[in-house]
Amino acid sequence: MKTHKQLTWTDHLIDWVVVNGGTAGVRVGNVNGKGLRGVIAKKAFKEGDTIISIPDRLAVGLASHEYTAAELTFALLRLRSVHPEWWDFMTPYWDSLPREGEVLREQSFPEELLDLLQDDALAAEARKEREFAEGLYYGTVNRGYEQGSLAEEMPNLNMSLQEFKHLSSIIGSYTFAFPRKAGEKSMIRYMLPLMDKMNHASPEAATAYVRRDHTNAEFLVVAIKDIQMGEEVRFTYNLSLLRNDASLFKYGFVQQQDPPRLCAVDLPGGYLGGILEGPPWEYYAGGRLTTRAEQLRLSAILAKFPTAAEEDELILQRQREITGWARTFIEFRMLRKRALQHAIDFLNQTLSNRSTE
Ligand SMILES: C[S@@+](CC[C@H](N)C(=O)[O-])C[C@H]1O[C@@H](n2cnc3c(N)ncnc32)[C@H](O)[C@@H]1O
Repeated sequence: MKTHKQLTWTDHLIDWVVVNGGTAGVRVGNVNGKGLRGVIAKKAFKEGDTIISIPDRLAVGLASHEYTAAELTFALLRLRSVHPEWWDFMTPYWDSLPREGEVLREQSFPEELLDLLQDDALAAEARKEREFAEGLYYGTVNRGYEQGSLAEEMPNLNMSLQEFKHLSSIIGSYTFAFPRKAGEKSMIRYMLPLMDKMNHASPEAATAYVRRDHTNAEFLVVAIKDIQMGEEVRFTYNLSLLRNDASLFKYGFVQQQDPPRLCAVDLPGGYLGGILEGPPWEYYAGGRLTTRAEQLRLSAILAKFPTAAEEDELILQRQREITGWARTFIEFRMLRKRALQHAIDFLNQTLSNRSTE
């Protein structure tokens, strides 16, 4: 029954995109055995072909890319409050967005999930986002300019804190950054119907990229390799997602990786925003971080966890009733520990090779 219902709204969304001047050589459906939904090619595409086009008039421009998801949510709600007829026109898109409980990112992580991280500092990061979103909703955040609570600013919306946080989670994980005008440096976040149903893939596995065509006033999904009919269309959201803490906090998923990658928080001076430079290549012989001190630093992080990766694996195997988000959080800490162990072993090897040279 569920599949049937999903097909109905996805068909409706695609019809609406096409009627309004877009193109969609895709359908939306399940892409793995675990119920993940994504975008699937309805025909074969050659490298360079346009797979989806979304005209500017269907795009929802929010505000600066620098803003938090909660601030962008305020911007969307202001549009809704001021342009009710536009909001109605966009109904097929709003109907395509995930329901409560289907999306999770840092500002809505509940405490029982944060406990599963086994890391107070990381949990505190998520709480900061959550408290900011709550402060914005209640009008208690000092933002350098006057803004009341959501209820004061937009009394006609009558939105609960839970609904606000849910919408904010969607905006945090279903939006794209593009310049407003050709050649402009500053980036705006956009909600893009249909395009936002595409999943993330590492650069090696991605089949498409997204771009904005200012001349034709549209947003495009373009094939970067030949794509078979029935194949999933995926692009690289951003490179910080090579690290599992970024993918968990920003998008609520983790990736099995080989070799496992150190989380951003475990890099020297690392931060959750994620950076591409640094380990593992600086751990190679002669690298700036091929030091005993670095190996000790990583070992100290690993030693602080109350369970080892192997124990986490056993917990998941034995307690099959651990499902959904809790499973993802335990998988995350397991992958994080594996990545730490891998880096420690790698450093050990590099350092012992060096001492025998
Ligand atoms: C922009 S949406 C993509 C469409 C989404 N799968 C849907 O059905 O609505 C981003 C969300 O999709 C999921 N997602 C994206 N890429 C993923 C991946 N490689 N593995 C697992 N989940 C992924 C995450 O839940 C993420 O927050």
